[in-house]
Amino acid sequence: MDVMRVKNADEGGKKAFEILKEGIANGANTFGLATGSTPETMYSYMVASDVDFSDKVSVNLDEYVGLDGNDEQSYRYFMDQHLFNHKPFKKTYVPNGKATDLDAECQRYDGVIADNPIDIQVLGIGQNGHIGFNEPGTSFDATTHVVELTDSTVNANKRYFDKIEDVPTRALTMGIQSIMKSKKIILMAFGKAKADAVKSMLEGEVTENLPASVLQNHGDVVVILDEDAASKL
Ligand SMILES: N[C@@H]1[C@@H](O)[C@H](O)[C@@H](COP(=O)(O)O)O[C@@H]1O
Repeated sequence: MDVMRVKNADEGGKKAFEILKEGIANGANTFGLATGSTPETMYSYMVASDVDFSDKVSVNLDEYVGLDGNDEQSYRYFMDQHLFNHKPFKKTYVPNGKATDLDAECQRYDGVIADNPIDIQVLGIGQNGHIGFNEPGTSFDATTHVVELTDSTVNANKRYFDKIEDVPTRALTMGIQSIMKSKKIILMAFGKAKADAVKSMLEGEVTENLPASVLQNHGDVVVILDEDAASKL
């Protein structure tokens, strides 16, 4: 994995955006996108740029079960607010958290991914090493599935909600197998809370107990770290 150290999240977002631009110049058309605070600076650079995404496609990683796309805590809403309302794409896909048949929704989303092979996948990382919402213990062969979120993840994400009881405990997520099929992957991590997960991802064994460690098996990964996230390497 190619590790890039930056001063802060702003510089990291700028670097990630430059890699996206280079990808577009080389024909990248479909982008796997992530939510969370980590990619926010990259989205700001995308929005502020003159790059036209109106012929591009995005396929998001995950969505909370039970939240409608108009719900301010949903990942669809996050993406609309941070990116799509400002930079229209040809087509944007996010799993449907309100689907009545969740198994059917997982299958539908696998079809979306198969029809739209991802050129560049953007990832953050959870404090427990999760990618998307693939929690520790998830099979590396997993495709889109429903997950029960761990206490660690619910706790980390509660800052977006009024109270912890409001944080959904289930989510739909793209599986690790699909993430690994992306041609190129950019993973960003900022802040001290990510330092342990980053160390295990880069220096630990490849194990389903630390989902991001699977990226050691991918041939084209750029990891962008600020000083705090890189502090334990
Ligand atoms: N499903 C998302 C992940 O895609 C994200 O990487 C993680 C870290 O979030 P943050 O970037 O806010 O630290 O949070 C959530 O669990």
